[in-house]
Amino acid sequence: MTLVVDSVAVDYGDARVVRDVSLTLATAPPAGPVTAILGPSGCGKSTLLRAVAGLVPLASGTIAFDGQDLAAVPPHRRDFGMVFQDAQLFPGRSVAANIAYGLRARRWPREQIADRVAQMLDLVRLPGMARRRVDDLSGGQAQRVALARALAPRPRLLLLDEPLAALDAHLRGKLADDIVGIVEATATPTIVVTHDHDEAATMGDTVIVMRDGGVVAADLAARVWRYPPDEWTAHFLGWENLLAAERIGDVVRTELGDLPTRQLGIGADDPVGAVAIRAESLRARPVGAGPGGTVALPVLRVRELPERTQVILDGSALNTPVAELGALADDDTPPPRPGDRITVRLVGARTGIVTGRGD
Ligand SMILES: Nc1ncnc2c1ncn2[C@@H]1O[C@H](COP(=O)(O)OP(=O)(O)OP(=O)(O)O)[C@@H](O)[C@H]1O
Repeated sequence: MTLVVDSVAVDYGDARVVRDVSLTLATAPPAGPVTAILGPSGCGKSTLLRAVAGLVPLASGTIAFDGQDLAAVPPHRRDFGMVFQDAQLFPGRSVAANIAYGLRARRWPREQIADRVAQMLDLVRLPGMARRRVDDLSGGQAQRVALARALAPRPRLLLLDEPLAALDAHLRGKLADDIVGIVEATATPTIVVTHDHDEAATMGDTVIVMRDGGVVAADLAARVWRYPPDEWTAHFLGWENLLAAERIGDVVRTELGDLPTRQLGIGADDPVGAVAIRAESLRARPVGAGPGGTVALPVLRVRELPERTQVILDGSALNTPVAELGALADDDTPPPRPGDRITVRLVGARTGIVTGRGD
């Protein structure tokens, strides 16, 4: 499948909430079936999804599916399935009646509907639930029924709008994994909207990052994570530390140490604006307590996490775009306290490369 979004804008009244978005989504390898649209609340990602579904009009631009312009195709003729944040099942009806809805509308024969409903219930791991009233379901079960309802008519494209947002944290990871398994098993091209970068990482083969109505990054997930285009995107993707960086021969030099370009996976001509580093990759030690980094920084706060001690350091002495730096304390040194001076050194290879300086 190929979905081409070309120069699309969407307005709500006077407000432009999607601005000049152009994207080509294809599910042929190396891309997988799932595209995650990721962005902070209010950036327009749900509106873009609704535009693809035909639920909001375009102010300008076109959307085409497998070469067909969708402008004149009403939502119910697009053959797209949709799942919303709050399942939106038909109340007072059974699970089976909900799943059968799209099949009845398409006038499937009764026996085929019964078979398909049973198949869908197995797929979403709710076997034997056909006769339950949907009003009695848990949030997670309701989302599974909504997914079964959307998939039953074999849609050409599945659109999921924050499908996990209303669920308890412990259910989210499991359902995210199950959704991926289900769309892969049914080979259904899928677009999922989320504000959570962990969810986007779990589900998306391709990731699109949106900000203020526009697209700031669109690539295979591993590339978006490793090479955020600017500092805003790096922070939004969870890279808490950004260090100014300079390429010198075959190393990238930061104030906390050198990183071989080989380790960073960048080519000779790739731009390097900053290095993005998680707290796990910075180890903090009191000054004088064994091998440390070259720069001593004051401790602002200490967080006792279940497995490690995290320190927040004042980074203002560094040429870093962020004022604070997160690092993990070495376990074999005395626990740091606010006000201590501490040195940090780079460990581990999981760094990101910010390809531009952005804002
Ligand atoms: N029906 C509507 N009428 C007017 N404004 C709307 C409507 N729906 C959304 N908006 C506004 O449009 C902007 C984009 O909303 P949208 O729901 O697309 O964002 P989002 O990125 O999906 O965020 P969220 O996750 O909070 O829904 C927001 O400022 C929102 O308040």
